[in-house]
Amino acid sequence: MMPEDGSPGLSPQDAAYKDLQRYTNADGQQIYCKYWKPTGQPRALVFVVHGAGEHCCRYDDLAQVLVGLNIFVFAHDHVGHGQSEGERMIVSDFQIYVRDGMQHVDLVRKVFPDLPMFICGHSMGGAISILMANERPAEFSGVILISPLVLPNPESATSFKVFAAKILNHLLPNLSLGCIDPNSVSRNKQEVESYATDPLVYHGGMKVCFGVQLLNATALVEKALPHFKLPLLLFHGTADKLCDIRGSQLMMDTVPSEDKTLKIYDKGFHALHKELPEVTSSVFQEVERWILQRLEATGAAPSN
Ligand SMILES: O=C1CC[C@@H](CCC(=O)N2CCC(COc3ccc(F)cc3Cl)CC2)N1
Repeated sequence: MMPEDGSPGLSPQDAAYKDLQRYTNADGQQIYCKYWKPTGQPRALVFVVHGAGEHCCRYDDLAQVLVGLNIFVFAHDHVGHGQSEGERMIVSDFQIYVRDGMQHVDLVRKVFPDLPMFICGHSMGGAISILMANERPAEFSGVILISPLVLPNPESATSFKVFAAKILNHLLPNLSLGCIDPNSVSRNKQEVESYATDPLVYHGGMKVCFGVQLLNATALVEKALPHFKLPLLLFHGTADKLCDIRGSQLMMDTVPSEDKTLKIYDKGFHALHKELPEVTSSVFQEVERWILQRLEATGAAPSN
């Protein structure tokens, strides 16, 4: 039954959207937003782009580090994820994630027209970030990628499986390709536990139709790399079983950016921002240092 007053309805967790921070995307779906605001006048903006099956509230720790630098941090849950509308971990076209990302960037730009903006993406969110940066390079001062999805993982996407997925997509699009193993997300057992028990995380299997969209994404990303010129900070773990480290190495070798850095974490798993304390503190330190250096370079007002 459509709500009488056309109110934007309830979130997947039955919260009233009128009480949540949100925007309505081009398909009329409610997109849950999150903002981390510094007390003073912000000196820069960071857009955080989450990965497949997870949600933006998992980025509180990273956001707090950035707020400490007087940076305004913003994020949202992609359609089909977390507190946003849409069938769980399904998207009709990967470009929808990029379109919705640009809509949020434009909304925040209206409030802070002159601040340098960085984008920080993890995993599938890294692919979205690369495609956003390629669509509107002038919008961003730099891109930070934590274990980005650039190349499909060689086990989950052998050429036979890719071929099979494309055929299956027309026959059994909702067939499950299997779940993300929580133990492959991190070596940090608390983080594995919090991921595995997080009600806002999608724990179901990855559908064939979603896998095909991810394959589309990696193809678009590879085409985008030769045109990527923005300052780049890449992180990848050598023990990452979810996104192939060779994707980050390919990006590092291919992008024409003059300012590009790849930090490799030996034995690091996938979510380096939620890894063992020494890894995650190093990642946060590097992010902080890298952004501050580039803010000084652009002459952005020093933090008071
Ligand atoms: O903290 C966290 C919790 C979750 C995780 C992020 C997860 C994420 O975004 N991934 C990892 C899995 C990866 C699978 O890839 C494919 C699968 C089938 C296929 F047919 C083609 C591809 Cl490419 C896509 C990207 N990080």
